[in-house]
Amino acid sequence: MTKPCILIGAPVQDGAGRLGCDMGPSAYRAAGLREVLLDLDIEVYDRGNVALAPLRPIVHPNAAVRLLAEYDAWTRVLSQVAFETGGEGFPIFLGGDHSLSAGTISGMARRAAHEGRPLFVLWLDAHPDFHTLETTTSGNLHGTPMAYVTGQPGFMPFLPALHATTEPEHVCMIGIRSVDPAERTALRAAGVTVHDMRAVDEEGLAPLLRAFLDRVAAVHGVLHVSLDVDFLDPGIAPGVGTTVPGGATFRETHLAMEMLHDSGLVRSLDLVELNPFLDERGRTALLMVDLAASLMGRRIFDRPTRSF
Ligand SMILES: NC(=[NH2+])NCCC[C@H](N)C(=O)O
Ligand SMILES: [Mn+2]
Ligand SMILES: [Mn+2]
Repeated sequence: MTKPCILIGAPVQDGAGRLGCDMGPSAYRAAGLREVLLDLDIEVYDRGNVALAPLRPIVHPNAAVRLLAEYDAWTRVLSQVAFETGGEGFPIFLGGDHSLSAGTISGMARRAAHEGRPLFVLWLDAHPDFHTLETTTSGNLHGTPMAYVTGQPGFMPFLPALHATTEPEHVCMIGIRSVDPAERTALRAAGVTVHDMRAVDEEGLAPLLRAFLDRVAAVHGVLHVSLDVDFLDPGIAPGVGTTVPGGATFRETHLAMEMLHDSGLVRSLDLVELNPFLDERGRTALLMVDLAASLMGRRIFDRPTRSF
């Protein structure tokens, strides 16, 4: 990995149902993210935290929707930051709740389009976050970013127009185990690849991921990875507001990160939904930092000597 790594704090908490994700970027810094990357001989630039753009008043007919003006403003600023930093190095977005991915993915899609390459997204999450502004019943907008970036209906004119839409066929979701009825219907209709936890149990995470990486490589695509803390089992990652039992294990997730590194296809990463207020002495933050290290090239042995 020769590209410099650019750390961007995205202290977004307006999309989540409870407060605390705004402390995520600080927790990753305290957990030593910069230092583990430097240990891997990666150049690291910490750009600090992104500030919220000015709000424009927005009203939506779905009365459940909360903090839409904030969502719009974060999406605008993060999309621009992703587009720019995606051209300079490997951005790691330190969340912040998952609504931030509306900005990071739309910005990376614009960056990829600029380079004439298709963007693919690997979505590691217990949830598909595929609600539209009309279908959300919780009104928590961290449940909507994937629908927005893939161009599902009803986001205009409430959110920024997309420079480039991410093809639903270029999205692979793994770890899914909490889906609302409207999301189920919309995911199927859109043609998103969804590997739920049953698929992970029956087929194994590595073969599912390998098949997706082969698809990305076959068309010379670039890959954005969005890692939600609740992808992991709550037993190892308690620092999140939306825990769902039966998540991915420590080894499964490290293996996925190692495979992603070896693929050479990944060019940007979201670390989302960490809520340090709910964490236990930083253990979730530390685990996420270790996973990021695996994705950026930390390994136990070089491959030819991994067993001897
Ligand atoms: N990024 C997340 N943690 N999303 C959880 C969303 C949960 C639920 N589907 C909702 O819309 O409220
Ligand atoms: Mn999520
Ligand atoms: Mn989730």
